[in-house]
Amino acid sequence: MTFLLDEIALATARLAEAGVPSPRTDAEEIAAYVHGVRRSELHTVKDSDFDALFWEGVARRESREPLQHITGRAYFRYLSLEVGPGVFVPRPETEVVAGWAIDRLREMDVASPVVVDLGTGSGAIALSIAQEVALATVHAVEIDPDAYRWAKRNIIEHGQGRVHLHPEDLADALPELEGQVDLVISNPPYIPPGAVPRDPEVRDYDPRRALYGSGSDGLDEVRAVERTARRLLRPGGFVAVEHADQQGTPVYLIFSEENGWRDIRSRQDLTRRDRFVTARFGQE
Ligand SMILES: C[S@@+](CC[C@H](N)C(=O)[O-])C[C@H]1O[C@@H](n2cnc3c(N)ncnc32)[C@H](O)[C@@H]1O
Repeated sequence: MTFLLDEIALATARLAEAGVPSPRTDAEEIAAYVHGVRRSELHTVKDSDFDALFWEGVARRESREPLQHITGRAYFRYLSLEVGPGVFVPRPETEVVAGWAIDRLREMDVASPVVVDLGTGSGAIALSIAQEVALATVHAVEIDPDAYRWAKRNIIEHGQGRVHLHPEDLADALPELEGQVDLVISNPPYIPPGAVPRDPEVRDYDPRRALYGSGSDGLDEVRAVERTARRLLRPGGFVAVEHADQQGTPVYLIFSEENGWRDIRSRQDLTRRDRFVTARFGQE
């Protein structure tokens, strides 16, 4: 055990040197992964049989490959999802957006709410809603074939038969559900084309289609989400759309009263930065 602790300390120093933001946590996560235990169970590991595998994982993390690609898992709310190359790694800030939607769905006087997740990626939002809102039916839309395959795997594992995946463009998705949906949620691509993310984990590993929005401000997909939500929601239905912290005002302005929106609100993440806009459509 002392041996493993020494290895973790050495790996932590190497990861810190490479600029990895949470070097100790990541070294422990890699050790836990190669030994097939949880991080909190590392003290039960008695030997270091998986040395080569451990150092291979550390080297990959040193080159700033995302931890989640190395372990093949990402945690989102109460879920452990399969992720890897070709799919966006779900983020903590999106957990707050999903949480807002889950709270609204639980308050709603609707026995079996119908929900749409536009640009589902790994399926993180759609699957959390299905897990946390009993009887909800969720339609998850994803245009990218690689992301679609990851979503499908996660939906088979966690979807409880209540998450339906559609290989469609969010701009014209689900015509069969027009006017029938209780809540539309989306974390679409929104980074403006010229703004290159600083973190190598994002810049070099997240799929471009998941990151970069269309149009000079990167907000064409948010505009498409607004139009699709207007088409799909029943009167009184809710929308929630995530955006970058600098985009609070422009995204707020995309949802106008002239187009039937009310209760339009800019909302913040746990660090109090503008992160998502919510609104209700029409009168119940
Ligand atoms: C930022 S990622 C979010 C993934 C997931 N919802 C999450 O929060 O982790 C955006 C997702 O939207 C998908 N996407 C981009 N443009 C799309 C479009 N026009 N129609 C459907 N999906 C789209 C991307 O492939 C990607 O999976």
